[in-house]
Amino acid sequence: MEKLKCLVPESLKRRVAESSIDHLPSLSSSLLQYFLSLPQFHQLISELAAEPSTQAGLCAKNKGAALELKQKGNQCYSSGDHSQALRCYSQALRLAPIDAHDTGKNLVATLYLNRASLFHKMGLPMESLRDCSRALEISPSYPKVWYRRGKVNATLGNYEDAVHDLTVAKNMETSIGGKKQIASELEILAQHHENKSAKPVHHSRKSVGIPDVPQQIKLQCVETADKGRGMISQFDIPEGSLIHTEEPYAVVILKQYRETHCHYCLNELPADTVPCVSCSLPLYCSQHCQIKAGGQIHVNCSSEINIHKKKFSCNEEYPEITGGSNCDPKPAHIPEHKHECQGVHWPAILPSDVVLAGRIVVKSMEQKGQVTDVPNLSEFLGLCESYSEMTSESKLELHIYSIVLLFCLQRSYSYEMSINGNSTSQIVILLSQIRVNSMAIVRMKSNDFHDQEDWFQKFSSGEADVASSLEQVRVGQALYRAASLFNHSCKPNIHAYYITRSLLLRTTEFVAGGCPLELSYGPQVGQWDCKDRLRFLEEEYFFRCWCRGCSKVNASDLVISGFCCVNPNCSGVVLDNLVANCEKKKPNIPETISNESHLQVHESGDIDVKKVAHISLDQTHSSLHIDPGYCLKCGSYCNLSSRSEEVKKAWIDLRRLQDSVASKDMCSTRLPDALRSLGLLRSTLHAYNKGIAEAEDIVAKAFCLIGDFQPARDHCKSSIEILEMLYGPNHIATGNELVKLSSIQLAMGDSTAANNINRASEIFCKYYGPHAPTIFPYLLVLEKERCRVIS
Ligand SMILES: C[S@@+](CC[C@H](N)C(=O)[O-])C[C@H]1O[C@@H](n2cnc3c(N)ncnc32)[C@H](O)[C@@H]1O
Repeated sequence: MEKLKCLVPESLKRRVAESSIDHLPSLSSSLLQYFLSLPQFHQLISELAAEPSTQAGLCAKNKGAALELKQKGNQCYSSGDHSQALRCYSQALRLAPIDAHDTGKNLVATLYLNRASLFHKMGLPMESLRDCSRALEISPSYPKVWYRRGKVNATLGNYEDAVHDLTVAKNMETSIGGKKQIASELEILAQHHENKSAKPVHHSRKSVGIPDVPQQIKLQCVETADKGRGMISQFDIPEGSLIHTEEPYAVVILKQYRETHCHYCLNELPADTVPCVSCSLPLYCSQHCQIKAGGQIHVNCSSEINIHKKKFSCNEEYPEITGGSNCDPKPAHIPEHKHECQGVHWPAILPSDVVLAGRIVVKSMEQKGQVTDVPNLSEFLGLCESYSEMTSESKLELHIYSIVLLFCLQRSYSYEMSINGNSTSQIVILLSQIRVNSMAIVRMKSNDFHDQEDWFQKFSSGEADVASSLEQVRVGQALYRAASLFNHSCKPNIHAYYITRSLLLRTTEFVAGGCPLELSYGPQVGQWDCKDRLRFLEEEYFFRCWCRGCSKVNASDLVISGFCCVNPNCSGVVLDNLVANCEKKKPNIPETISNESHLQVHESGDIDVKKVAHISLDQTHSSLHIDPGYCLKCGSYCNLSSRSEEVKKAWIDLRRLQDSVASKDMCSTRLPDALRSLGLLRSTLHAYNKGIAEAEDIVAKAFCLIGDFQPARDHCKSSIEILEMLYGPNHIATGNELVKLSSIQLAMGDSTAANNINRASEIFCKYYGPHAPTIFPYLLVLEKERCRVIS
């Protein structure tokens, strides 16, 4: 793509740089003409969109490679290298064409059988059972699979199923010896069953739905003076209420999670992954997800398509959003991987947002029942766009990707699709809409402890870490049409989370009727200082934020990266140049913009503003002297450049300690060095500087690792004190730290853990409602341990 960018002549680049949305059709047409004249462009397209029929693509099935992997898997199985055998079988399944045969048997069915036998041997009967059923769906008359499933069902205590499967296996078996052997196994099974009436184990995994107490919450889309459209509630909404749920219009998994998460529901993959039937790229957690995603030659979901023509308009009642219900009562299901399947390269190579755009284009065309013209997407989707605000570089990229994507879609989806200035400009607009409207789907970084009975013992002996169970990672990118209408606030009053692909929005405080409902697009007060938040929002979303966090001086923004006063008796804060300049700009906000008084219910931090900055909020900001290097409270001067140097040096030791904790390899000087550095931070930075909270957290983890829980608890408490000040006491960030603190307390047998567990549970409930234990199964581990320790 970089090559193509360099080839664009300067005159066209200039037109792109100066272009606005109105210039798009003619500009796109000129760029299209130019690229069509370039042999390099045609070369790129033929590489990206290999002919499906030739099966030449990077992601195509490959029988030879699958057979080799099967062979290797069998060898590893025989030599007892089970994990390598599992890798080989799973990879072979990914590559094996569905209709390929090996020694008279369907290759895919054989691979499922081999993997089922391996799972059985590894003590994973549920995985084995599922693989047997998959093999039987492909080859129902495969006696070895019936036999294996019978044995697995016997292991699981599913007596009747076991008898059924073994009987089928016996009837299918051709050799007399084989029949006899199965008959004797059936006899043993019957005797065993008489002696012990085993409890059957359920076949399916526990599925997680989205039940919640339905509430009649009416939301409205309104036009605002400064933020475009936005959502408000018509009536008062209590804290912790579910206000909106929605299925995505389209989703794409991020590249780094392709091997670890299901390409449809984005949950972590189980060991028995299910590949796409027609290409070797996607992996699914189940056949259900595989079928929903499409990519199967035989799948035809057109009858399920539910055309959704409603365009959102402002100031009308928002009929599709009611708490506890889905925004689209009959979500249209259009297989999203189907059109990009069968071995083509482009979905594996193009950036995620471009692949997402491809999915949106195809879905919108199918919904409109047309395969020749790209619909008017800005009208159809009704989303805001950001083209004119983008940098010249980003605009050029958008144009190139739009043209490339259209050619890829034409090759792999519809040869009749017309590609011209109009259609390419539609894709440019779509990509700019995706930029400011798509949402990141997150998952917990690790749920390792989930099934481990001895998890808490591992934590107590320093083998396991709580932090990884509280960290979230972005696994996917999705477009939710209705949720795109919620604006941002750095002090949000709603919170977004995901169950599989479904988005849920919940209030995190009481919201009075008529008030805006706003979530955080990333940065929040307490997380970043104001200048960093503003920069992020301007770069990513192209607006200057005037939310209640960015338009009013607040304690958090003053102290989060502040230094302490040189006067040891003064609790004031000293700001550096960048922070001071940003804070200075906060005063004199026009009433219409800063008027968010309804949102200022829990401004507990404001009391501390007086303490740390010695200002009265009644005063106008023009009387507040914010000068870099001078204490806001007593006016003492301090040399910030030498202090910054000391802080930088201190962080070298703390980062070393952090690395040692991560690698669980602590040399004897690490901790004393880091403790000295923490002392230096405490004497240099303001007491509520976020850096100190981070350092305290690192030190607490290090003490946990060496099993010294008392100092671990004290450092964890110090970290919480700072976070409570920065975010407020009932923020999810405080909840996360409370989980760590109560884990340490339980490891010490300290009964005060109970209060912290209760507090953490209340916070998690506010943010996640009844889904809290689903999203953080660690809460259940804590609860269990609490019952054991404090009984
Ligand atoms: C996901 S959309 C939100 C809905 C949008 N206001 C609309 O009319 O469609 C994101 C865009 O809304 C605007 N926006 C969101 N929050 C804002 C805020 N706090 N202040 C100003 N503009 C905001 C920005 O233009 C941003 O790029």
